[in-house]
Amino acid sequence: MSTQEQEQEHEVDLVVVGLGPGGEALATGAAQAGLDVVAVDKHLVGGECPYYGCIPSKMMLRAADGLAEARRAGTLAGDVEVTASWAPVARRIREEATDDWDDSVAVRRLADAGATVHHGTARLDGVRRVVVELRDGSTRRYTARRGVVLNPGTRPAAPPVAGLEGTPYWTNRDAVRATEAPASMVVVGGGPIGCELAQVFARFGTRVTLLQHGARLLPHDEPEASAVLERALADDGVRVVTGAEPSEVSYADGGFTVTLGEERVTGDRLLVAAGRTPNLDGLGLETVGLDPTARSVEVDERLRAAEGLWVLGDVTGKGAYTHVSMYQSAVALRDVLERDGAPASYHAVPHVTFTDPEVAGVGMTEQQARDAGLRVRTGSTAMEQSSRGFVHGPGATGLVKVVEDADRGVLVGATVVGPAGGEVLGALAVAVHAAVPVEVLRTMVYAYPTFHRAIESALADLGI
Ligand SMILES: Cc1cc2nc3c(=O)[nH]c(=O)nc-3n(C[C@H](O)[C@H](O)[C@H](O)COP(=O)(O)OP(=O)(O)OC[C@H]3O[C@@H](n4cnc5c(N)ncnc54)[C@H](O)[C@@H]3O)c2cc1C
Ligand SMILES: NC(=O)c1ccc[n+]([C@@H]2O[C@H](COP(=O)([O-])OP(=O)(O)OC[C@H]3O[C@@H](n4cnc5c(N)ncnc54)[C@H](O)[C@@H]3O)[C@@H](O)[C@H]2O)c1
Repeated sequence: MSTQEQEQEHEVDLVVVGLGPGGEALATGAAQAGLDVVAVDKHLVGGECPYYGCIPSKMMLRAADGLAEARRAGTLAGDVEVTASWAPVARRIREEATDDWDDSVAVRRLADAGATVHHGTARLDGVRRVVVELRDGSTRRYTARRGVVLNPGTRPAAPPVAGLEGTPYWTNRDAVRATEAPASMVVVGGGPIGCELAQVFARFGTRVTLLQHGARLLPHDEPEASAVLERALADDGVRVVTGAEPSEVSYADGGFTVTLGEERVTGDRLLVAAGRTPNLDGLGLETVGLDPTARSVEVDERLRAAEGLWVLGDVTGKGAYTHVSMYQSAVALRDVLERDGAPASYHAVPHVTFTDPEVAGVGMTEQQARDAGLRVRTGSTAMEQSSRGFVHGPGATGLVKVVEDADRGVLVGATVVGPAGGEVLGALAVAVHAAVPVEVLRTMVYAYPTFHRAIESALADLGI
């Protein structure tokens, strides 16, 4: 070890590596509780969600929904002329959401809470030990008396398609920085990112082809939900190709060509949204006895992964969502501070894909419940058949589906597809989380004519 590194050796209470939503919140809470905290991020404090993920993509969707609603107003309320412009979207993302991808405000907030904040790349160097390579090229070594928290997140995965590497393809990180909507785009991947962004650009006039590997979009949701979304995207002009096996990508004269069997699909832009790679490489996991090549780190119900080590967020494999990262952060913070509290439980994790219609789910799908060996009953209803769906008219497509553990008489899962589907899901998330008996749910009064009243019809469809 050089003399300079020796001089930079420090003892603190806690080191937080990776400041995604969970890491940032935990570092803030621990510092406010009086611990001596060092918080390190190699890029932007706050992580993927505020700068490249949830927030900019939801701003894009809000704008795209505005266009769609204006076009629907033409059917409902007379003639409306809509001229789409990307400029306000780009401005809002740059100025309001990301501060031009500058995290100074977040750094100051964390420092004001009492933490020492570093921009640098950190790795474990044994139990309770961390090495940080700072941006100025210097190195600091920390020993953490309480321990270390890892919240390193994921990066866009590059699927093994010949020719892809080396082309200027987009990931979500480029799409949210777009300064205009391209004339045409090929999207690889029909998960939440691919579906949300395909709809956004299509509504801004981009000719979009969406290529999805498997049999359906959003394969982790109910098949009925995938079918509704596929129709909705088609109505927006998206060409959805399922069962797609892109074999080659080439880029020439400002355009991409994707080979799909005998067919060549072209686009001015290629957006790759084909899953994520966990940032577990180069983290020194092997120095504490963990496997750096694993897809996720196994954690217990207090987010402990090894002696003096807590791990949070997408890399725990409990749901790659900001709300999971934040939820885990609160559980782990209590453990770090040696306070009592409920252990982590994942039986009622909700998720929402913010397409129009929104696709929202909580708990198990029907198939997952059957695979778990439960005696399953399901009930469903079409949103269009509800009074509110009828009144709403254009854009009211969707469904509510409930999955019951018939032996216990409680819901173990539910799906809502429809306008504000994520909001309607709230009631069902309570039901699954608290295991409210179906008989009790049936005695509730559901306001007329709301979208959530469709829950009553889905419960009725379960049978007696
Ligand atoms: C386009 C898109 C849309 C999304 N929309 C939603 C949504 O609507 N709702 C939702 O709930 N979720 C959404 N997500 C997912 C959400 O962004 C993530 O689940 C969320 O950011 C939580 O991730 P995380 O806590 O694991 O860490 P991340 O947010 O990934 O942050 C990890 C941080 O660790 C840092 N880091 C990594 N390695 C090191 C290291 N060695 N040293 C120092 N720092 C390091 C990184 O720089 C990064 O800042 C979306 C994601 C994308 C890409
Ligand atoms: N609204 C939200 O909550 C939201 C929005 C966006 C992302 N996210 C989170 O981010 C995670 C990552 O999103 P994502 O959409 O990139 O990943 P994903 O893994 O959920 O979906 C990627 C899809 O791409 C397909 N695919 C993979 N390789 C392919 C190929 N070569 N050709 C065609 N299709 C291919 C897969 O079949 C898969 O369905 C999500 O799982 C989710 O947890 C959440």
